[in-house]
Amino acid sequence: MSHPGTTSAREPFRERRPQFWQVAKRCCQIAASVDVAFFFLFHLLGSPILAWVNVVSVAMYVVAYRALGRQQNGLAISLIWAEVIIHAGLGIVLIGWEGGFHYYLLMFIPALFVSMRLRAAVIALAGLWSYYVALHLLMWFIEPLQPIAPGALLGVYLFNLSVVFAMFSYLSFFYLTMVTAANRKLRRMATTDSLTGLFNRRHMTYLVEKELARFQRNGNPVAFLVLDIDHFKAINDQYGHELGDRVLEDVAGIIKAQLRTQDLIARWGGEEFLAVLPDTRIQSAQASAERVREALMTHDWRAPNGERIDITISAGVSEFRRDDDLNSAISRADRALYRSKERGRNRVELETV
Ligand SMILES: Nc1nc2c(ncn2[C@@H]2O[C@H](COP(=O)(O)OP(=O)(O)OP(=O)(O)O)[C@@H](O)[C@H]2O)c(=O)[nH]1
Repeated sequence: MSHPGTTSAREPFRERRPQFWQVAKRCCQIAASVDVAFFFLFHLLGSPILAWVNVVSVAMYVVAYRALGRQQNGLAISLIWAEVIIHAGLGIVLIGWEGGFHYYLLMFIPALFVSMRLRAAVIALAGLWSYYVALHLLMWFIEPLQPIAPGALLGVYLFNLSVVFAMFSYLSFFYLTMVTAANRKLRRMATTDSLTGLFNRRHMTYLVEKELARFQRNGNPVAFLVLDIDHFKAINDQYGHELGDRVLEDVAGIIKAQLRTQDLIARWGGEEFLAVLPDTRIQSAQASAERVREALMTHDWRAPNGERIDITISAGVSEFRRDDDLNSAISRADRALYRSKERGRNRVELETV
């Protein structure tokens, strides 16, 4: 039974792997251009059947290209399949195996796996293999029906080989780019908070643990700031969650702008942020927190109706100690934050002993 959240099993196939359909369009353009070149080439070589086959091929690619534009991917793939299979078959039977038309069939192997479900791809692969082998065996027993001069045959072979090289290179480069981009996106999704772009709690914990290990070795000071927007619930209640989200984004931007590049900043909870400041004593961290607080106060916060809103932040500061772990350092900063709230908010408090 499928769960409401698991969409992929029910997702229409044409909507999956959108990049593949993009590259299929580009392949249609390239293949049609190659076929135009073939039309003239085979006329020159005195092989009119093969020349006119290319006119039909170009027409098929144009229809396939337009079908891809309308998301009729099944139709497009069928046309491309039919074109390559018939064209390669005719090329082989008319001028011989040595013309290199069989290489085009090999280009389908990666495309099969991307464009079909696994079971269908395996069946199509078996069919393709059988067709390839059958054509090879056939040409073992019969002579080409419309042979061309050996020099011309070599020219056609080199042309086909070069086209297949170029197309394979393009496809390989495309897949590499796609996989790299997907990896980058996954890493970003796994490490950052999607609303603010700051580190998420899990990744921050990992980074801070590493920072603290360094501290244990070299003894350089590390300070912790816990910052929490004041009366954020009231902002949500009065102006809506959308504005609340925008405030969170802007607060994150302001915190980032006021701290140094080497400081680690995360969205730690709903409207709570954690900043870890390497090589920083508690007094300097307090000054940084004050800078953030003042920048937030002086920022021109407006509701969609233009009304001015007061946004303030409270902060608690602690400094890492030799016998600390991450939790104990944060909970001292948390207690200081709690005091800021108790003492009227919009203020920075330091940890007490
Ligand atoms: N818009 C928006 N609101 C959020 C998000 N995450 C948490 N919140 C809201 O943040 C509010 C936090 O409220 P409280 O914990 O009561 O704190 P507060 O109103 O800021 O009060 P003090 O911290 O005591 O000043 C809740 O209403 C949450 O719904 C978010 O991603 N977007």
